[in-house]
Amino acid sequence: MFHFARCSRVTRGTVTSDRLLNFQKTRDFTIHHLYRRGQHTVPWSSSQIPSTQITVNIPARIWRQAQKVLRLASRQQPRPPNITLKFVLGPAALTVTARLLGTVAHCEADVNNNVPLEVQAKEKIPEFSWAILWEFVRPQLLALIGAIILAFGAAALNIQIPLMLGDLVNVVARHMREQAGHYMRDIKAPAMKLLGLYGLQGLLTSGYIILLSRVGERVAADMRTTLFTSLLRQDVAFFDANKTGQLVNRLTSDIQEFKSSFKLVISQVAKATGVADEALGNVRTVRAFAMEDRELEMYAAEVQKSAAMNETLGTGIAVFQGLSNIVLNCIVLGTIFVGGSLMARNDMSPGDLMSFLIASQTVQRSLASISILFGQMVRGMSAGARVFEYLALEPTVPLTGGGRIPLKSLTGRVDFMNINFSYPTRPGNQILNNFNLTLPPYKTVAIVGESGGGKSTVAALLERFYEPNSGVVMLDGLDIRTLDPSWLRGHVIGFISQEPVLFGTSVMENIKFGKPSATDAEVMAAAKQANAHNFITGFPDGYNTVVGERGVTLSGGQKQRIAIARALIKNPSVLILDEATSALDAESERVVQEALDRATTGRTVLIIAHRLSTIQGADLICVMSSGRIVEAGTHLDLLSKGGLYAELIKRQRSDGHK
Ligand SMILES: Nc1ncnc2c1ncn2[C@@H]1O[C@H](COP(=O)(O)OP(=O)(O)OP(=O)(O)O)[C@@H](O)[C@H]1O
Repeated sequence: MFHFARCSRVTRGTVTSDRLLNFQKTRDFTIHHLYRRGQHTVPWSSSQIPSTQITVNIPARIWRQAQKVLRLASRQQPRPPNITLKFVLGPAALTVTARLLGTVAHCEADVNNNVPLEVQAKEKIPEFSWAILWEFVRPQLLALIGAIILAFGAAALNIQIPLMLGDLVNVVARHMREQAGHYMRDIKAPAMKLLGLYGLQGLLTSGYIILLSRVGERVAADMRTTLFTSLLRQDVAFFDANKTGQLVNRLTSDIQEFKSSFKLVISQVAKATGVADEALGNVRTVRAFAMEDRELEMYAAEVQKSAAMNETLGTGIAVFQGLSNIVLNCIVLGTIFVGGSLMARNDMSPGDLMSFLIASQTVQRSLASISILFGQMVRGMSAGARVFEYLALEPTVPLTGGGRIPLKSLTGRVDFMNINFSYPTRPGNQILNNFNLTLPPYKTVAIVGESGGGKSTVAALLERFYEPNSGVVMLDGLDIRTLDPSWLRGHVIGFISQEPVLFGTSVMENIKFGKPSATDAEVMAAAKQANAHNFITGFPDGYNTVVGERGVTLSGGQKQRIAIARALIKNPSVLILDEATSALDAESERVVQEALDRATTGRTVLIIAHRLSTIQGADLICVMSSGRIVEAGTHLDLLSKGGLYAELIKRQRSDGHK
């Protein structure tokens, strides 16, 4: 069972997919999907960092700043004005803009690359929210501004470097032409200046990358934690509607999938990951049904779809780069062609021509990277949008908040009053229909009825996993909607399901999950009560035995008894047993039943029963049909009535004889 203390404990712990899987499983009664997804840590790429709204005006600012710098530069080194405009200002401004755009695009890519991608549960495409991004970036604002200033400085130096190179070439050309003067003396000053510029440019570049890296990592880490917290808070109905594998994908993501894909491509690839997840996570089921071929077909289909999308994307980028290469090479050719004629007329020095050539090469490099950066930006924003979509989701049932009844005075009486209910994922299918039931304090009430009739749903409503469409569930006469859900789940209700799910840690940790503050002695006492102490101490590592993924190394009966200990350690006033022994063989059932009999004394107990033989001693047996209770009484009462219960008993006996 889930309550807030556990939530924070899980959040503080290692964020693994296991946690989310078990979380869903322990919260949910009807588990449709069991997935397993390995955790991938997404390596950070130095050039990928979050951006903020600040960046929106950056190209304009950079353009203005570039003009200022160029004006200054041209004042220091007077050149023919037309040529400066044609050959320096344009390429330089383009370079700076491209670099800044590049930084912006990389920024966004990082925030989102570090955050997992996934399959869209619905076809709806979530929108990117700058406001939410801003919340994450704000604490890193200082570092981000520092990074932008340094990046801008590096870009400004990039404009200066071709000009300095031109000066250098001019010195060389003059010496070649005039064969006079002292070469080393003449070349030393511009060469040293250039060396200084190179050094400074390198420093600024590493400075902004370090800062951006810090911002990116911290923003991504915050986003992951916040997303995980947000997922844990969601209604159970949310987990009904979204595959666990897909949710885990949002948390973990594979950077390779990210690297080469746009929005649509991402979700296609993630779909394939989802299929693989499902198949590998449920390998026993797949094997048992000999469904390997079908799983393979599904996986191959998803992979091929994603490959086709990637190919389209690759073609787009290739065409763009090819065309921009042709254009830019033509610019180089034009520069030499026009520059040559200007040189012939002595309107231009060889150094100037060199500067222009280098400047245009820089532009070429920047433009070539823009197409890739654009892809990253779109991809980053779409992934960010998917993460933000969940961050903005508010659960209808909060985890905490509301009143508590002092445990000393709590009797554990439960009333379901006029409940109508249909699951949020299937609103048209009414499960409970004007349902009324009272669980008297300290009594054991069993619900029986046809499979799929809504018995487990009654328990889910008591746990507040779902809200009734109408009607009220009361605890000790108080509407449970006014009570603190974390207190209700953590201290009042114990739930033992047919197929208990354990976490992949030690036996001790698993039992303590019921009460994180429990001492080792309390754990052992609960295990003894649950008939589990003997087999646990029989393991070489005793209570420190690690139970394997979802408790796979234990037998069904052992798992069940650890789950009983986990429920008992919180000393719940109300205990729900959802067909707790139906999956066990006769011997296991006997020891588990013994534990359960001990566990139920002194509590209000709701048994959701399939096999009528196990509930004959219940204080009250209620028969469910068409979403309501149609018969109630003791075993003997109901038998003598000769109604639905008697019919069910007869049917089960005759099934047993077949
Ligand atoms: N999470 C869910 N989302 C949508 N429908 C659900 C969900 N869980 C159960 N249902 C549907 O609600 C109905 C009642 O299910 P429920 O599990 O309460 O029946 P049950 O009486 O406990 O059945 P069984 O004895 O087989 O366990 C079924 O038709 C089931 O398909």
